Amino acid sequence: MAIRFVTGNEGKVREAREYLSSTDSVEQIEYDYTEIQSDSLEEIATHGARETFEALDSDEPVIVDDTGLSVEAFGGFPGPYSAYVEDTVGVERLWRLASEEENRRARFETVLAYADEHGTETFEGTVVGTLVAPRGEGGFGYDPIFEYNGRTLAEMSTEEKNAISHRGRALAAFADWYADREA
Ligand SMILES: O=c1[nH]c(=O)c2ncn([C@@H]3O[C@H](COP(=O)(O)OP(=O)(O)OP(=O)(O)O)[C@@H](O)[C@H]3O)c2[nH]1
Ligand SMILES: [Mg+2]
Repeated sequence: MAIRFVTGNEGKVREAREYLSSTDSVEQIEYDYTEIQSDSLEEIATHGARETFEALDSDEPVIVDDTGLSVEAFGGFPGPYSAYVEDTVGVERLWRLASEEENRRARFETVLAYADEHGTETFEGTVVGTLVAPRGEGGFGYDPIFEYNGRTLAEMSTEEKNAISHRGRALAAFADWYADREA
Protein backbone atom coordinates (compact mmCIF):
# COMPACT_ATOMS: atom_id res chain seq x y z
CA MET A 1 0.00 0.00 0.00
CA ALA A 2 1.13 3.54 -0.65
CA ILE A 3 2.10 5.57 2.37
CA ARG A 4 1.14 9.19 2.16
CA PHE A 5 3.81 11.46 3.57
CA VAL A 6 2.21 14.72 4.64
CA THR A 7 4.85 17.40 4.20
CA GLY A 8 5.84 20.42 2.17
CA ASN A 9 9.50 19.47 2.50
CA GLU A 10 10.87 17.57 -0.50
CA GLY A 11 14.11 16.75 1.31
CA LYS A 12 12.18 14.69 3.83
CA VAL A 13 10.36 12.86 1.02
CA ARG A 14 13.59 12.09 -0.84
CA GLU A 15 15.03 10.48 2.29
CA ALA A 16 11.88 8.49 3.04
CA ARG A 17 11.73 7.23 -0.56
CA GLU A 18 15.37 6.22 -0.51
CA TYR A 19 14.76 4.29 2.70
CA LEU A 20 11.38 2.70 2.01
CA SER A 21 11.37 2.28 -1.77
CA SER A 22 12.19 -1.44 -1.74
CA THR A 23 9.08 -2.19 0.34
CA ASP A 24 6.59 0.64 0.09
CA SER A 25 5.82 3.52 -2.22
CA VAL A 26 5.80 6.96 -0.68
CA GLU A 27 3.44 9.58 -2.03
CA GLN A 28 3.93 13.19 -0.99
CA ILE A 29 0.78 15.07 -0.12
CA GLU A 30 0.42 18.58 1.17
CA TYR A 31 -2.18 19.13 3.83
CA ASP A 32 -2.01 22.12 6.09
CA TYR A 33 -2.56 20.40 9.44
CA THR A 34 -2.43 22.45 12.62
CA GLU A 35 1.13 22.58 13.90
CA ILE A 36 0.22 22.86 17.58
CA GLN A 37 2.38 24.94 19.92
CA SER A 38 4.25 22.44 22.01
CA ASP A 39 7.79 21.75 23.12
CA SER A 40 7.19 18.09 22.27
CA LEU A 41 7.90 16.96 18.70
CA GLU A 42 5.92 13.84 19.52
CA GLU A 43 2.77 15.78 20.39
CA ILE A 44 3.09 17.95 17.28
CA ALA A 45 3.58 14.99 14.94
CA THR A 46 0.88 12.84 16.55
CA HIS A 47 -1.65 15.61 16.39
CA GLY A 48 -0.77 16.39 12.76
CA ALA A 49 -0.99 12.77 11.61
CA ARG A 50 -4.32 12.16 13.35
CA GLU A 51 -5.87 15.37 12.08
CA THR A 52 -4.75 14.68 8.50
CA PHE A 53 -5.89 11.06 8.46
CA GLU A 54 -9.31 12.09 9.70
CA ALA A 55 -9.64 15.03 7.33
CA LEU A 56 -8.80 13.03 4.21
CA ASP A 57 -11.52 10.88 2.82
CA SER A 58 -9.46 7.75 2.37
CA ASP A 59 -8.23 4.68 4.25
CA GLU A 60 -4.64 5.05 3.19
CA PRO A 61 -2.29 5.59 6.12
CA VAL A 62 -0.42 8.85 6.55
CA ILE A 63 2.89 9.78 8.14
CA VAL A 64 4.00 13.13 9.49
CA ASP A 65 7.62 14.00 10.32
CA ASP A 66 8.39 16.67 12.87
CA THR A 67 12.06 17.45 13.26
CA GLY A 68 14.08 19.77 15.48
CA LEU A 69 17.68 20.82 15.91
CA SER A 70 18.65 21.36 19.56
CA VAL A 71 21.80 23.31 20.31
CA GLU A 72 23.21 22.34 23.70
CA ALA A 73 24.70 25.77 24.49
CA PHE A 74 21.33 27.38 23.74
CA GLY A 75 19.43 25.17 26.20
CA GLY A 76 18.00 23.06 23.37
CA PHE A 77 16.87 25.98 21.18
CA PRO A 78 15.53 26.03 18.47
CA GLY A 79 14.08 22.49 18.93
CA PRO A 80 10.43 22.47 17.80
CA TYR A 81 10.90 26.03 16.46
CA SER A 82 13.58 25.00 13.97
CA ALA A 83 11.51 25.72 10.86
CA TYR A 84 10.60 29.18 12.15
CA VAL A 85 14.22 29.91 13.04
CA GLU A 86 15.44 28.71 9.64
CA ASP A 87 13.02 31.17 8.00
CA THR A 88 13.78 34.10 10.32
CA VAL A 89 17.33 33.86 11.71
CA GLY A 90 18.64 31.57 8.98
CA VAL A 91 21.15 28.74 9.02
CA GLU A 92 24.24 30.88 8.50
CA ARG A 93 23.43 33.27 11.35
CA LEU A 94 22.53 30.44 13.69
CA TRP A 95 25.99 29.05 12.98
CA ARG A 96 27.57 32.46 13.75
CA LEU A 97 25.79 32.57 17.10
CA ALA A 98 26.91 29.03 17.91
CA SER A 99 30.48 29.79 16.85
CA GLU A 100 30.80 32.09 19.87
CA GLU A 101 30.18 29.16 22.19
CA GLU A 102 32.78 26.74 23.40
CA ASN A 103 30.24 23.91 23.43
CA ARG A 104 29.04 23.37 19.87
CA ARG A 105 27.28 20.10 20.42
CA ALA A 106 23.85 19.77 18.84
CA ARG A 107 21.27 17.07 18.37
CA PHE A 108 18.76 16.40 15.64
CA GLU A 109 15.58 14.63 16.56
CA THR A 110 12.82 13.34 14.30
CA VAL A 111 9.49 11.99 15.39
CA LEU A 112 7.57 10.16 12.68
CA ALA A 113 3.89 9.75 13.46
CA TYR A 114 1.88 7.16 11.56
CA ALA A 115 -1.91 7.25 11.55
CA ASP A 116 -4.47 4.83 10.16
CA GLU A 117 -7.92 3.64 11.14
CA HIS A 118 -6.48 1.70 14.11
CA GLY A 119 -4.75 4.64 15.74
CA THR A 120 -1.46 6.48 15.84
CA GLU A 121 2.09 5.22 16.43
CA THR A 122 5.28 7.22 16.78
CA PHE A 123 8.91 6.41 15.94
CA GLU A 124 11.84 8.45 17.04
CA GLY A 125 15.41 8.92 15.89
CA THR A 126 18.25 11.15 17.07
CA VAL A 127 21.79 11.97 16.08
CA VAL A 128 24.34 13.98 18.06
CA GLY A 129 26.95 16.06 16.25
CA THR A 130 28.84 19.34 16.22
CA LEU A 131 27.96 22.65 14.61
CA VAL A 132 30.56 23.86 12.09
CA ALA A 133 30.90 26.55 9.41
CA PRO A 134 28.73 25.55 6.41
CA ARG A 135 30.16 22.85 4.10
CA GLY A 136 28.63 20.70 1.38
CA GLU A 137 26.03 20.95 -1.34
CA GLY A 138 23.68 18.08 -0.49
CA GLY A 139 20.84 17.70 1.95
CA PHE A 140 18.67 20.60 3.08
CA GLY A 141 17.94 22.83 6.05
CA TYR A 142 20.70 22.83 8.66
CA ASP A 143 22.62 19.96 7.02
CA PRO A 144 25.62 22.13 5.94
CA ILE A 145 26.38 23.17 9.54
CA PHE A 146 25.83 19.80 11.25
CA GLU A 147 28.93 17.63 11.36
CA TYR A 148 28.93 13.95 12.23
CA ASN A 149 32.15 11.93 12.24
CA GLY A 150 34.13 14.52 10.31
CA ARG A 151 31.58 15.24 7.58
CA THR A 152 28.57 17.53 7.46
CA LEU A 153 25.24 15.96 6.58
CA ALA A 154 25.36 18.07 3.39
CA GLU A 155 28.59 16.27 2.41
CA MET A 156 26.83 12.89 2.49
CA SER A 157 24.70 11.15 -0.12
CA THR A 158 21.07 10.55 0.83
CA GLU A 159 21.94 6.93 1.56
CA GLU A 160 24.90 7.87 3.77
CA LYS A 161 22.84 10.44 5.64
CA ASN A 162 20.01 7.95 6.17
CA ALA A 163 22.45 5.43 7.65
CA ILE A 164 23.28 7.72 10.58
CA SER A 165 20.64 10.43 10.72
CA HIS A 166 17.74 11.21 13.04
CA ARG A 167 15.30 10.64 10.14
CA GLY A 168 17.03 7.46 8.98
CA ARG A 169 16.77 6.01 12.48
CA ALA A 170 13.12 6.97 12.80
CA LEU A 171 12.43 5.46 9.35
CA ALA A 172 14.22 2.26 10.39
CA ALA A 173 12.05 1.89 13.50
CA PHE A 174 8.94 2.61 11.45
CA ALA A 175 9.89 0.19 8.66
CA ASP A 176 10.50 -2.67 11.14
CA TRP A 177 7.18 -2.12 12.83
CA TYR A 178 5.30 -1.70 9.54
CA ALA A 179 6.75 -4.85 7.99
CA ASP A 180 5.80 -6.92 11.06
CA ARG A 181 2.37 -5.51 11.05
CA GLU A 182 1.75 -6.22 7.37
CA ALA A 183 3.07 -9.79 7.67
O1 LIG B 1 19.69 20.00 8.47
C1 LIG B 1 18.59 19.48 8.50
N1 LIG B 1 18.51 18.14 8.30
C2 LIG B 1 17.38 17.46 8.34
O2 LIG B 1 17.35 16.25 8.13
C3 LIG B 1 16.22 18.21 8.61
N2 LIG B 1 14.93 17.88 8.73
C4 LIG B 1 14.29 19.01 8.98
N3 LIG B 1 15.13 20.04 9.00
C5 LIG B 1 14.82 21.45 9.24
O3 LIG B 1 14.30 21.56 10.54
C6 LIG B 1 13.06 22.23 10.52
C7 LIG B 1 12.01 21.19 10.76
O4 LIG B 1 10.74 21.72 10.74
P1 LIG B 1 9.50 20.81 10.33
O5 LIG B 1 9.68 19.43 10.89
O6 LIG B 1 8.25 21.53 10.64
O7 LIG B 1 9.70 20.65 8.73
P2 LIG B 1 9.24 21.57 7.51
O8 LIG B 1 8.45 22.73 7.99
O9 LIG B 1 10.44 21.83 6.68
O10 LIG B 1 8.31 20.59 6.66
P3 LIG B 1 6.84 20.00 7.05
O11 LIG B 1 7.02 18.51 7.09
O12 LIG B 1 6.46 20.57 8.38
O13 LIG B 1 5.94 20.40 5.94
C8 LIG B 1 12.99 22.88 9.12
O14 LIG B 1 13.62 24.12 9.19
C9 LIG B 1 13.78 21.92 8.26
O15 LIG B 1 14.39 22.53 7.13
C10 LIG B 1 16.34 19.58 8.79
N4 LIG B 1 17.50 20.22 8.72
MG1 LIG C 1 6.79 22.50 9.26
